[in-house]
Amino acid sequence: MSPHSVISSARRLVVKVGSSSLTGPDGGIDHARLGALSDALAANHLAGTQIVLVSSGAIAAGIHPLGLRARPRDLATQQAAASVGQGALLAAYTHAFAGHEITVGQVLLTADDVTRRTHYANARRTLERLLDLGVLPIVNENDTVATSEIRFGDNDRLAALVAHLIDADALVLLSDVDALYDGPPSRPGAQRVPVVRGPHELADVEIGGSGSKVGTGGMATKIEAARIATAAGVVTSITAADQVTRVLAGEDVGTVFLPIGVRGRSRRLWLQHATTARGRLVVDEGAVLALVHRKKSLLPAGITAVEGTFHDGDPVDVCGPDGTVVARGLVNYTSAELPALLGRSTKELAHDLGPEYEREVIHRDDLVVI
Ligand SMILES: Nc1ncnc2c1ncn2[C@@H]1O[C@H](COP(=O)(O)OP(=O)(O)O)[C@@H](O)[C@H]1O
Ligand SMILES: N[C@@H](CCC(=O)OP(=O)(O)O)C(=O)O
Repeated sequence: MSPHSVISSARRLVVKVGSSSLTGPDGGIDHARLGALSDALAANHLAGTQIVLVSSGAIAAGIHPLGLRARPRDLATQQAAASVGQGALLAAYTHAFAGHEITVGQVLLTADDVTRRTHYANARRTLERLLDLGVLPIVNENDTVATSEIRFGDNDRLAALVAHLIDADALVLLSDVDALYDGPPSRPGAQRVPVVRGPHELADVEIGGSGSKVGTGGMATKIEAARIATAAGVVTSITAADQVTRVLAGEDVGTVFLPIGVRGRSRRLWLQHATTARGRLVVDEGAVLALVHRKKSLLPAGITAVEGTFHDGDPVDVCGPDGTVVARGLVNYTSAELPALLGRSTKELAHDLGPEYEREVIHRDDLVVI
């Protein structure tokens, strides 16, 4: 089966569209382009493909209504713009899809939340249920509440993780450029890269930032998203929003990234790619072996130092004695509690301090080896 036909025969698809494809250069929703995208997705949805749309554009869509001149740079104004713009964006999609008698549902995710065990299962269940009900879910980051620390800020990566979360067959990243080029597309002679079979094929590709005033990550975040998705076994395509009908029909447009890993569901992918470590736990060689080779939980006995300020449930990095990061996980103690526990066995701690101190510092299920 050709990589393009994997997309046309997909049973379940995640399609991500960037701000530059939905809004004008100075902000404000471009209803003609949003309508054209919705028409194309509606046709596939009605033909039986389950589609989750990850749509950027909330901040850009808030620029006009707030009377701003350009995309705001400070977090508070970005959040205000997203608050206004997300409503406008969903209203526009609701209207556009209603023309095809398709109901849409809004799903606003905070990446940090989704990495927690209960929230992860909940987000997955919600999306599954929406798809079962024939709804077309429209996902964005919950920009209005995400603080700079927990902010994802990058819907390309969010889309890759959503594709993994719902076990999608393919991920399609739509932008204002029709493919990955071997250099900035504005450069004369830049050539389209039709297929990428693995990261080695990107060695000579020059990857630049955003070409628009409203886009955020440029090609770099799309390549990173393709890397995450293909490592999780999901075929990924990058093309322009006005090529959506052709890419969904399996035509040779854009750039297709072939899967290099196996499919499977794991919250660990989110832990690795959607969290920012709030602190570091330095561990001894024995603990490194236990975590990396014996797939054990992290216990207080192997920890030699605690760095940073964090609460229980926060993501932290685990470093070996030489400072190399070996794992990331969600910690079960605060940074204030931990120093008193280091080097002590869990039995001894439970005996001296109470049974709640028998818990691991990081449970195996909340740990990803890097
Ligand atoms: N090698 C490359 N191939 C294609 N596009 C590139 C490359 N390097 C940088 N770009 C830029 O990346 C932009 C797409 O990213 P971005 O503006 O963030 O879009 P979006 O808002 O759709 O996420 C393109 O418009 C292009 O100018
Ligand atoms: N969540 C933000 C978009 C973040 C983002 O990745 O933007 P883009 O590069 O346009 O896909 C918003 O809705 O404005």
